[in-house]
Amino acid sequence: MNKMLPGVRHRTALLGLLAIALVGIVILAHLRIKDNALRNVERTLDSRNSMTRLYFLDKLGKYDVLPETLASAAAIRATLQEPTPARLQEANLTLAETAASLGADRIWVMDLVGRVVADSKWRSSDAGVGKSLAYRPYFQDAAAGKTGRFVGVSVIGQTLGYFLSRPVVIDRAIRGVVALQVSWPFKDYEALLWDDWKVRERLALVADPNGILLMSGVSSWTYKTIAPANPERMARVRRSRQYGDREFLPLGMKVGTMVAPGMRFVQFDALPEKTYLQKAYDMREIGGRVYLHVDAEDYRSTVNSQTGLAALAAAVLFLGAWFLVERLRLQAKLLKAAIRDPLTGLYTRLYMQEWLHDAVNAHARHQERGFSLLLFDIDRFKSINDTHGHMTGDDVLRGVAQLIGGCVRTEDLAVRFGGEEIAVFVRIAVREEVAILGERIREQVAQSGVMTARGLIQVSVSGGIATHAAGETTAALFERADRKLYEAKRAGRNRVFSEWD
Ligand SMILES: Nc1nc2c(ncn2[C@@H]2O[C@H](COP(=O)(O)OP(=O)(O)OP(=O)(O)O)[C@@H](O)[C@H]2O)c(=O)[nH]1
Repeated sequence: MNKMLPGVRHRTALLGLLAIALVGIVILAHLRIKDNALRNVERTLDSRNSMTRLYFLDKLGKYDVLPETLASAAAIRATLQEPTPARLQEANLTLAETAASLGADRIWVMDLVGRVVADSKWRSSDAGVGKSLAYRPYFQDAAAGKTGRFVGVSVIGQTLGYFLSRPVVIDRAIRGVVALQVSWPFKDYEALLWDDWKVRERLALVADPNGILLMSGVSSWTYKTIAPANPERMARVRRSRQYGDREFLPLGMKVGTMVAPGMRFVQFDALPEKTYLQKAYDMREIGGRVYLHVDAEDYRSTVNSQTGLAALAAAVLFLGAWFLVERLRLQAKLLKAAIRDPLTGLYTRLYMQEWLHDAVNAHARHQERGFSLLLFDIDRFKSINDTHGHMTGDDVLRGVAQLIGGCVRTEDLAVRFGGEEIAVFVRIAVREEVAILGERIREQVAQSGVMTARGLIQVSVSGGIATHAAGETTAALFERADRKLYEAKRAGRNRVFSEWD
């Protein structure tokens, strides 16, 4: 009946464990939420990167085979072999026609030392013929037999563009380089970045492989470096005069924690109110790097609100568990009050009825499950109350109850039956044995007395014993035991009578 009691006694420990477990779960949930939110951010950035890549592929793809085609054009090969004025003129015309029909800024041919020999803009004021571009990476790539791809600022026209180059091979030897520059897709893309800049939630920066910014939503950032630049590399860039006399200062970007491979928090001095999540992508199509950003606020608020929800769910769970434990505790308390007498600690009549119900049924089914009732009553208890007061009477009652309770085994039952009456049920059906037990209890009480606040008080009990007959009602059993108790009182008290005496 009181099985719940031990668990409830440990309720504080249980709730503590639950709280620790819930805190652990919330922390795990938080990490998971962060992970998911980061993956979402990364997906967004990756898809924007794919769009950027597609944009440039679409705009620049059509130029891909052009240098190769020009490298095999008779006019250009002839010029490189023997640059007569007529051949140069023809080469210039071929380049100008091709550039005009395909929307290229400029197409030109260089000899093996990087000097421009023919130029689609041969007629204009910024014609490049005679200039040496040997230090330009696209020249060096093509002179080494590769395709040169490069994004940067043209030395001749000072415009940002895409440079594409191929070697001109004559009789298995490289004899020169054909290169072209296209700028218009960059102007269009820059317009898109400016739209982004107005929104400010997402920011894209385009840099060359040295980390020098070529395009962004903030025009003052152009030609600044993304990070404090490597001095050696910057010296090389300056020597090459790839960007004229421009200074390369860092744009003022604070780098925060790395949250995933390639992704980190950053903050720009020019935008102090915002923190961004940044991911960098190599953009081989344009030979540079693209840095994409999203406002970290969205990510943070998603993580915070979802973690908040998880914490709320955990708190609700904890409160639910707390209420449940409190209810169980209350139930256990009520149960204890219902089955244990508060003064003596003996079982109550309520519990006795349940015990008797089981015992009577068991005896009806099994002959060997007999039991007996020993009914005790404190002798002259009224006079103890009258002489020493009710409180001392209570002490005596408690003391006698303890003495009697101490004489029976745990499978037996000691019950406070009435005011100062105590009923003891024992699983003994052998008359002599019950009589011995009854006598032992009487003797124990009479000999020890009870220690109270008023000193040791001598006390005695009288008892009546009846052994249960299978099928007999409990009322009949009590009546028989009570009759014997009455006889014991009449016979002078401090004695225990059985039916067979
Ligand atoms: N102190 C105290 N007294 C109680 C309690 N319950 C019953 N009593 C008292 O116990 C006394 C019982 O008195 P009686 O039934 O007259 O019998 P007795 O004085 O014990 O005399 P005999 O039984 O004839 O030996 C009454 O005065 C009750 O008030 C209790 O819980 N505490």
